[in-house]
Amino acid sequence: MRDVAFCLRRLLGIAWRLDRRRFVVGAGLLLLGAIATPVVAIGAGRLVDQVVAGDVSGASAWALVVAVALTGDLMLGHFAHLYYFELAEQTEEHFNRELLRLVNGGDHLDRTDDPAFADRADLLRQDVMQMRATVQTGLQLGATAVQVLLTAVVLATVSPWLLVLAAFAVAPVVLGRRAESGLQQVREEQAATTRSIRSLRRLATSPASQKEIRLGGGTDFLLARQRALLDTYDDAMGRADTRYALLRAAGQLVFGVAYVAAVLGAFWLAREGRASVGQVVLTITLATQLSVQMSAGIEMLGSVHRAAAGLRRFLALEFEVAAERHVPAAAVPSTSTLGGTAAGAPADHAADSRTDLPADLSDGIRLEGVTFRYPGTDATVLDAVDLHLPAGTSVALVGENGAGKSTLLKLLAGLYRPTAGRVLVGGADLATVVPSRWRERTAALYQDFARVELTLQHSVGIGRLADVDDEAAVARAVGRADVGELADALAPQDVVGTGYAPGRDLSGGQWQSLGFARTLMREDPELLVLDEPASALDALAEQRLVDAYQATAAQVAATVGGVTVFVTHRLSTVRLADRIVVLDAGRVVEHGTHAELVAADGPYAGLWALQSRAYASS
Ligand SMILES: Nc1ncnc2c1ncn2[C@@H]1O[C@H](COP(=O)(O)OP(=O)(O)OP(=O)(O)O)[C@@H](O)[C@H]1O
Repeated sequence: MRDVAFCLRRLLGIAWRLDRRRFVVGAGLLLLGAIATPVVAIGAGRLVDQVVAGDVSGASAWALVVAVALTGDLMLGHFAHLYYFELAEQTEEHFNRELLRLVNGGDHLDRTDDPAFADRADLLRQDVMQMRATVQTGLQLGATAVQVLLTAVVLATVSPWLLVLAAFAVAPVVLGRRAESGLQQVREEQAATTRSIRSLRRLATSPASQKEIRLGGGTDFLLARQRALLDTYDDAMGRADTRYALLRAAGQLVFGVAYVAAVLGAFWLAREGRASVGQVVLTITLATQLSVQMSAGIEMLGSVHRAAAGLRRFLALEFEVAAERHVPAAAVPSTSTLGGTAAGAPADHAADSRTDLPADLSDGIRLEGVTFRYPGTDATVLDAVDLHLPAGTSVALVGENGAGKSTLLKLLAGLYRPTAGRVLVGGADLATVVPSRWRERTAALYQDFARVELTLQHSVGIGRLADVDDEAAVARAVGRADVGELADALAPQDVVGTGYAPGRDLSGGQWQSLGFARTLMREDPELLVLDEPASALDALAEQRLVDAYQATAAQVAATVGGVTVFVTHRLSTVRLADRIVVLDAGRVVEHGTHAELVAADGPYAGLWALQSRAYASS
C-alpha cells in the first residue's frame, strides 16, 4: 500500500499543480457520482418495501429517487470524464517533457551508448502512457473508495455481520496486487527481448536499411528472427498471464463465497422477521455493487502499482543525472519529476561543485594516461594515451579502422569520461569543469553526423542556440562551409529532409555539408573536432571542404589559440596538419610533422607510400 500512496500523492500532486480547476471539478463530479450509487440501492430497497406495503405514493417517491440517482450516476461520470481526460493529457505532456530532459540530461554519453539504458528509456516511454492513465484512475479510485465506504455503512444498517463481507473483499485486492507486481516483473525481464524485436522491425522497415536488405534477400531472415523472439516473449508472458490470472481468480473466489453467505444471511434475517423484503433487496444490490466496486478497484490498484514502478524509474534517473552534476541528493526532489515541477526545470547548476574553465588556455589540451572502455564492455579502446595538443595547432589523427580515433575525439569534447587518466584543458582536469562550459567552446562534426530535418535556418542554426534564428549568422556559416549549389537552391525557411514536414530531400554528401555549416556556427571555438568530415563528399565538395577547413583552422588558431583535431584517411589532407598522431589499437605509436614521420620510416611512412603509389598508378 505504501507504493499506492506514494504514487497517488506524487501523481495527483502533479495534476493538481498543472490545472487546479479541472482537478477540482473532475474530482467533485466523480465524488457526487460515487454517492449516487448506494443511493440507488437504498431507493430500490425502500421502493420494494412500499410496494409490499401497498403504498403507491411512497413507492412513486422512491422510484423517482432511484431514477434521479441512476441518471445522476451516469451523467456525472460522463461530465467528470471531460475534465479528467484533459488533465490526463496535460500530465502526459508533462512527463514527455521530463523524459526528454532526463534522457538528454546526463553530462556524458555513457548511458546513451549502454544497451541497458536503451531498455530503461523504452520502459520510461511506456511509463509516460501509464502516468496518463493513472491520473484518471487515481481520481476514480478515490471515488470508488468513497463508494465502498458508503456501501459498507449501509450494509451495517441491515446487520453489522454483513461488514464481514467487506473484510472478505480484501482478499481479491491483495491477491490482485500480488498478480500485478508479478506480471510487471516479467515485463521488465522481457525488456531486452522487446528491444531486439523493435530493432529488427526498424531494420526491416527503415528506408535506409531496406534497400540493402531486400537486395540481399535478408527480409525472410529478419522475419524469422523476429518470429523467434516474439515466440520467446509470448511464451514468457503467456505463462505469466495464466499463473497470475489463477491468483486473481482465487481472490475473487474467496469474495464469491462470502457474497453467497451474505445473501443467504439476509434471507435468514427476513425469514426470522428481523429484516424486511426491501432490506434483502438492499443487501443483494449492495453486495453486487461491492463486488463490482472491488474488482474495479483491483484493476485501478494494478494501474497505480504500475505507475508507481514508473515513477520510481523516473526518480532513479533523476538522481543519476543530478549525481553526475554533483548536486547534493537532498536538493533533488525540489526540482524532480516526483516533486512535480510543472515546467520540468533542469537540475540547478548553482549546486554543481565543479568549476568554470581556467581563463588562460594557452597550455592547449593534454591527455595524461588516458584509458577508455565503453560502458558495459571489457575491451580497452584507448590504452594509457599521453598526448599534448598545443594551443593554436591543427592535429590529424591517423590509424586503421577501430584504432580509437573517433573515441579519442569524443573524449576531447568531454562527451565521455576517461576510465582512467585525465584530459586537461588549460591545465584544468575536464572532470572538474562544468561540462557545458567546455561544450560552449567546442565545435564538432562527427562521422555519424546528424540529419537535422528542420528548416535550413534551424538545421544549421541549432549549432549555436543563441543564434538559431539569426539569418545573418546562418548565412555566414553556410558561406564558410561552402556548401555548393545548396546555398543558392534553398532559402532559410525551406525545409530540408521529408520527415519533419514536406521538404527537399538531400543526398548524403549534402547532409554532411550542412553538418559542417552547423559546426561553423561556433565561430571561435577552443576546440574544433572534425571526424571524417568529407566521407560522403564528392571530389569537388571535398576540395571545397578542405579549403574551408584550412581557413577555419587558421582562424581558430589565430583568434583564440584554439586546437583543431581531425580524422581522415586521406593523407593528402593529413599532411596539411601541424602535427600528426598515429594510433594503433588504442595506443599512440608515433607523432610528429608529416616530414618527420616520413623521415622516421614508421607506420605513417608506410601508409603514405601506399597512398602515393595508388595515386601515381591511377
Ligand atoms: N558506442 C560504442 N560502444 C562500444 N564499443 C564501441 C562504441 N563505439 C566504438 N566502439 C569500439 O571502440 C573501438 C574504437 O572505435 P572508434 O570508432 O573509436 O575507431 P576509429 O579509429 O574511429 O575507427 P574508424 O576508422 O572505423 O572510424 C572499436 O573497436 C569499436 O568497436
